[in-house]
Amino acid sequence: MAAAAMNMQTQSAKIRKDLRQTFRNKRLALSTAQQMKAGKQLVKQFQEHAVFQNAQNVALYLSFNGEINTQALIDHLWSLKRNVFVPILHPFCKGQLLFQAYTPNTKMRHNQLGILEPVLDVRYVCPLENLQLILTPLVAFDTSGNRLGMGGGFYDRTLVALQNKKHQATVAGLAHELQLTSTLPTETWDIPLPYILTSSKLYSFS
Ligand SMILES: Nc1nc2c(c(=O)[nH]1)N(C=O)[C@@H](CNc1ccc(C(=O)N[C@@H](CCC(=O)O)C(=O)O)cc1)CN2
Ligand SMILES: Nc1ncnc2c1ncn2[C@@H]1O[C@H](COP(=O)(O)OP(=O)(O)OP(=O)(O)O)[C@@H](O)[C@H]1O
Repeated sequence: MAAAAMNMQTQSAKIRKDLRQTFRNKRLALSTAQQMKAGKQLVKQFQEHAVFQNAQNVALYLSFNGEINTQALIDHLWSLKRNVFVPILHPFCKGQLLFQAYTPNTKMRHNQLGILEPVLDVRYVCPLENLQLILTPLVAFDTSGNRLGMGGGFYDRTLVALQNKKHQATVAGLAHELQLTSTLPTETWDIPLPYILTSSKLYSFS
């Protein structure tokens, strides 16, 4: 690669790294009470929008590091007898996620990134094409639906794989309102999100 192009790339990586730190700190500054409230309001918002209704198989995630609390939403989906799936780091395909069923009885463990995940049991892994709704975590989002994640590229890879499937799932990011910024720097592999749901509104990008 030419030196100038290399320099551009390292600069962009540094900007993304700094933005990650800034927005991770912002969401970590929320109190437990604020997190609980945001999690409950997220359920209200979820119930208000037609795009989220009727999905039987829903991919969600278990919140950490100040991410908007998803437990109330998971409880809500369980009460409706919907199936909830959460990500597992693929045991040998580095950077890939598997989505496995999550119930109150699922045996859990901490993965190498310190996040709780179900103990792998292939019987309960859901193929991407069987998911009707995928709700993704994010660190920051902008007014065009661009998403900045934790930096592993896990969801970017999932979203690419999804584009190649016949059955199109609805994909939406979940976030606190304070994770919104006007413009994020993007990379060639980034896939913008069509929807982002916060505790106060649904952002629709088309
Ligand atoms: N709740 C949740 N689950 C998720 C994600 C997420 O963003 N949120 N992911 C979305 O992709 C995947 C995990 N991605 C992650 C990427 C980096 C780090 C992280 O903490 N990195 C540390 C260094 C960790 C280490 O190497 O020990 C750091 O940045 O300080 C965590 C998760 C799958 N599961
Ligand atoms: N579709 C893809 N195929 C292969 N590598 C990818 C793909 N998408 C992203 N990557 C790689 O993953 C790394 C991290 O990407 P990026 O910084 O965009 O992660 P992120 O979106 O913040 O994280 P995440 O999606 O896990 O929340 C980059 O080095 C990139 O090259």
